[in-house]
Amino acid sequence: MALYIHRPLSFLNYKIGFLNICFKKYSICSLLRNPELGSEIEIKGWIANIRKQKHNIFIDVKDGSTSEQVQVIVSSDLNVNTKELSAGSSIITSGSIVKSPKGNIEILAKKIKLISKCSTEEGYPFAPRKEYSPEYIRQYLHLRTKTNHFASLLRVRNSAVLAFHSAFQDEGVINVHTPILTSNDCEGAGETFKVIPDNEHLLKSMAKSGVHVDEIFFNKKSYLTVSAQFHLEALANGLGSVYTFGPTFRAENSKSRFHLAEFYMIEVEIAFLEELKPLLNFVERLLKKVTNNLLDNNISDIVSCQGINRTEFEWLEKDFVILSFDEALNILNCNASQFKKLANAQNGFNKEHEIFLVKYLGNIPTFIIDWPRHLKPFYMKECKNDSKVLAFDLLAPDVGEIVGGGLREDDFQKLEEKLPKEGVLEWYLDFRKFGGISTGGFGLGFERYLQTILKIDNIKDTIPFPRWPHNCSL
Ligand SMILES: NC(=O)C[C@H](N)C(=O)O
Repeated sequence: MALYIHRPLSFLNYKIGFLNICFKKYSICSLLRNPELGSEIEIKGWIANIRKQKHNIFIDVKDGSTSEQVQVIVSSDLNVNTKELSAGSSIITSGSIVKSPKGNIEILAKKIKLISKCSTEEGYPFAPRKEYSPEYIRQYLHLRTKTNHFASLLRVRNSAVLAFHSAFQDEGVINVHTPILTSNDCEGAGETFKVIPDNEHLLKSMAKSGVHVDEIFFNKKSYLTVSAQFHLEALANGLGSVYTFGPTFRAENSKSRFHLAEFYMIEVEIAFLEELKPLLNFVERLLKKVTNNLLDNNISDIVSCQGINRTEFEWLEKDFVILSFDEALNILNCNASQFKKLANAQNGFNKEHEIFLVKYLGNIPTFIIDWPRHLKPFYMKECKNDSKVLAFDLLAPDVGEIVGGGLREDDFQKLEEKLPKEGVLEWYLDFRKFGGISTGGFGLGFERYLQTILKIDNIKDTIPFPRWPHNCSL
């Protein structure tokens, strides 16, 4: 079955690794990739390290464009006020491009200008060349890009965004924007953040109508989105396969290393989909393509970020495992002594079970399919012969669930019966009346994907400004 039409978009057909990090005219990244020996260059950046010797000063400069630094040699004849120059200070330096006896590209300075001093007296938290724990660095969210580790992470994150977009365009899936303000709790888990205007004047004038404050602005309760799925389904019924990539909010009272209150989710709805297998194939293809792209184009940042290299990615060469819920439960029960809490068909699996299963199966990403109906939301399509639904979770090594999805119920009668009475969703039935098609889709947690491939212990270290319970001050 030909599921996807190839719709090439020329503007996305670039070489991702090159374009995304070499955007500055005079960046260290472009200098090191294409050094024109003897020519003049100006670099703006920060001092990573400085060594003052009798005749020369050696300054390692970084500028955010790459994990690499460039050494600037300042001879004593230049008469630079060295007192002002310290690690962390921002500078503009110009000079000529030279090659050291060891073959490194360096700059022989003609001019050094201090932009702004990094004041250690004011309590700058990072000393040069010192390693800090993620917990320590996380205390200074606003200064985290000063550390090589976190700057590398954000460059990989940037490339991963582009790689996902590029992979979807290759598959002919169309990018759409879905609303952040919604009136539905798609997952039905009661983890929504309610939205009301914080404008006393407006509230007072609207209150005259006697409407409850929760419904005063939109005439019904409104929330920050927990999933764009319903909107994607609507759009797929006319546009074909679609995806969105945006902020998603869940008021889960968890401070665990796997949860964020605000995260980015890639959500996809594939049109004219009758079976689960092509959807699983799509997810596997997508993850392998994006990860290979990152390994090809961002390996130095991947290594600098977490010290891992290609050997950690053996799973790229293997087929993902597919296991039914019952088979997975059986494995867990046979290994019951390993767990604090036993798995059961009533409550499903917890994080400990998920991580165990992937390890048990050789650290290969594992699809769990055919879930008991009561463990999944109302919109999942029922299997023909039993009490299961055609839903799946994808479990990743050391992280557990990173993708969740399934086929959507397209039997009008069944859907009408199952539709939650709270937050009426008549429009969700509507497009099934007018030439409705069968679709299936999924949500992929972008930060959990980064956590998996970069082996990051705590998800809070995959996003610039993480939000979790009691933490939204910066
Ligand atoms: N976890 C999710 O957001 C799942 C998603 N709504 C889906 O089944 O496509």
